[in-house]
Amino acid sequence: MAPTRKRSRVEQARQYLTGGAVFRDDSDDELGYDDHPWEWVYGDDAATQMTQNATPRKRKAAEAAASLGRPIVAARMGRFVCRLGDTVLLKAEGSQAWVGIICDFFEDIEEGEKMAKFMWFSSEKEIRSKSTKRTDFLANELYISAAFDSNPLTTINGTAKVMSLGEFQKEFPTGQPKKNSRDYGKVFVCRRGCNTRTTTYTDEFPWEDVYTSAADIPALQHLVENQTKATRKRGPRAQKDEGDLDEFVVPDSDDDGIPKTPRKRRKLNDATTPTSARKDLNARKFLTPSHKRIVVKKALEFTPLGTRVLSPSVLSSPFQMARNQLHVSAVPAALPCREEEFQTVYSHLEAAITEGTGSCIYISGTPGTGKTATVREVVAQLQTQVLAEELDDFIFIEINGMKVTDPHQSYALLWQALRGDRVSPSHALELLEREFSTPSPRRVPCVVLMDELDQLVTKNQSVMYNFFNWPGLRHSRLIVLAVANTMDLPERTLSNKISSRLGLTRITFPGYTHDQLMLIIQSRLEGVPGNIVHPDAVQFAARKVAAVSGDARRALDICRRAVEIAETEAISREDEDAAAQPATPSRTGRNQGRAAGRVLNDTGELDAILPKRATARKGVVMIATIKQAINEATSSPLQQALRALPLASKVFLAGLLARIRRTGIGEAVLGDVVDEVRKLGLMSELQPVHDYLLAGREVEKGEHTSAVGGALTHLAPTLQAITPRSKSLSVRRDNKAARALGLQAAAIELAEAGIIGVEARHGERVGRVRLGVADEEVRLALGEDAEVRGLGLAS
Ligand SMILES: Nc1ncnc2c1ncn2[C@@H]1O[C@H](COP(=O)(O)OP(=O)(O)OP(=O)(O)O)[C@@H](O)[C@H]1O
Repeated sequence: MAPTRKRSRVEQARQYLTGGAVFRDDSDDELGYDDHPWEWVYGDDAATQMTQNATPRKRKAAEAAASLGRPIVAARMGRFVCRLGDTVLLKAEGSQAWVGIICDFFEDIEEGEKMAKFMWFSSEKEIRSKSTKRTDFLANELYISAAFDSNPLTTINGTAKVMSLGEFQKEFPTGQPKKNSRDYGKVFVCRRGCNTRTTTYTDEFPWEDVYTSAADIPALQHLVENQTKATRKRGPRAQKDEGDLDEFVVPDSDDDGIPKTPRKRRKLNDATTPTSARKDLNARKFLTPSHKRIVVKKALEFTPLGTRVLSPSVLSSPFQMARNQLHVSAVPAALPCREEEFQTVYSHLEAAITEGTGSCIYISGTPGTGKTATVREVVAQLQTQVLAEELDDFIFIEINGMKVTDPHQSYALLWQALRGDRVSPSHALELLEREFSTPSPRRVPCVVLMDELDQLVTKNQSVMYNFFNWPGLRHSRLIVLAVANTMDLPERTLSNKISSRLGLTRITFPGYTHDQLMLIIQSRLEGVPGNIVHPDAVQFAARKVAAVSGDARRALDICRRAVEIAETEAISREDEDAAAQPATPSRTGRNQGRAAGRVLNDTGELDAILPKRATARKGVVMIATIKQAINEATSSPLQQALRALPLASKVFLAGLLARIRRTGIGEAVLGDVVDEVRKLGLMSELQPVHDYLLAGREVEKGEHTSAVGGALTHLAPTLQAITPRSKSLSVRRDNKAARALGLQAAAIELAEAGIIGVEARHGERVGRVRLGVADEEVRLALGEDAEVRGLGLAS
């Protein structure tokens, strides 16, 4: 939306600086109050065309002749003319304005808009670094920057006067133009250039010495660039410092006996979350998968004295360490097997931030394939680069579809991240629309991670559309990382036409193979003393998971549970030993060891609990331990309940999962689930399913079988509660079919058990169903169930 040019009379001449832009209400009638179209003024005919008295016809003819290969030297709107090299005010959101020098005029063919390229001035407000910015700024001082940007001519709001402090004082001895003068609110002092991102300034200069006309622009740019520090250029000092840095390298050691897949030496990154990345900068060394070094200065260190302080990790038991490191909420030091994906996301984001452009990356992949972990890691590393002053600052916000109660809340969250204000979702939407469609040349880029996107889509597609669309708007500088489980969610929900117009960059995360899962588990176990997880056990767990889903979360969960089992065994074995030898002096030591974790001998190896009898191997995770952990996972109360479901409920779940997989949306209309069940039934070769569906069809035709009919009569009142109020034909038909197949009864039973949620929203005609448990749980329980095998429940 181009800014409107009409201003109310209430906006009376005021000027001050705010939020980086000059805040001014101008009473000025320089552009007039009528919206004339902008016209080009060409080279040689400029004089003719600018003649105020020339008739529109004459002007048009002159323009047509001039347009044949002649350069545009000025633009006119009604009586207002601005030329190349002029300093102008640009209207931004609200009453703000930016000041820039016109460097070029051109036509944006795609948008059909007349445009100008500007070299920007920055105000003091725009300089974010509080610690290094100058404090001697004047109320109307601007700094010339080497930043350029293009905007439509419609955003030009008048001329600005820029001068040196000396000239300003000469011309306005009272310190500002008179309130009723034409210059009021339009005169600025410029005595330095500045790079607002690095907060570095040029030496002081008299403005008139460095700039008089368009011909001076290249030299002025050169001056600013030369005398200020560019963000991405590393000075000799930074390179020197790099030599002093420590490197943390994960040794490829084999001392724990676990054979490891050979891999490159990799520097450890101890970044945890993006926030902690900001705090914990000391002695860090980062290396991106492309082997780009990210350098942060090392903190001063004191020479250690004679006392040796044990870190808590040394004191805690190996089991404890293994459990912690295998926990899915632990942030791993590295993400093996995701180097390529990391690199793609990293370079995309880095380029978008540096160039100040918007961008949208659509990341899809089945659960547990490291999508979220990879994106967070990329952002953490980019934030470290910002702190090292090697990358422009950016705002980061995470919006999780599972965590917002209403998708529209995403608007409010985004606005809050951008501006810090809490507003209602509808107000936020308005503000965002305006923000992204009006110029604000140096807006800090904003990176949004939209996780669990599938959940944001279910209720209102406009949310997803907006978040995909905004990055493409000229002024948004919005970088959206949309993460979902389904590959073609945009096409399914937004139509092919819209989604292809959006030009999303797509990255797909494939499920992990068993080799990759092994590597992931091993990397999580790095640094855990004692061989408490046998290599065969790691391989077995990896194979089991890879055969079903390639889900790292699942592999880690199984291994963690196995470590817990082994730990319990180790403790009970200790107790047995202790009971067998009540008088041995070492007993106290062992008990103490148990209290403090485990006993470590002088060399730091696990002493008390490592199996001494090769046969028992208690206290070590073996294949049998993994089997036990898997069994436990599959014999949880939920798993048992799922397996004990009646056939109708199992078939219903198969239909629901099929529907969810087909649409990529986490919920489905009851009638659609019925359709899926029918399709599955047709394809199924299982006799029970055939019989079941046959019985249902007979009921549909009116030939009530006693079992289904009886159940329906019994459940009628409950059915009323969850079925739509509408009497529309199709809905009635769907419900009839659902009832006939016994699926509504199944739905009620499942809803009562909390396995699904059923909802008939106010004002909506159809009942909606969604899974109340993880779909993985359903697949795990029913994937190999003889009654419904082949109905697509296996992963
Ligand atoms: N390559 C890897 N190396 C180490 N840990 C990994 C790797 N990939 C995934 N993980 C771990 O697996 C767990 C799940 O990963 P993550 O949340 O990134 O998956 P996701 O693809 O976003 O899943 P979902 O779609 O369910 O959100 C996390 O604990 C993560 O640290």
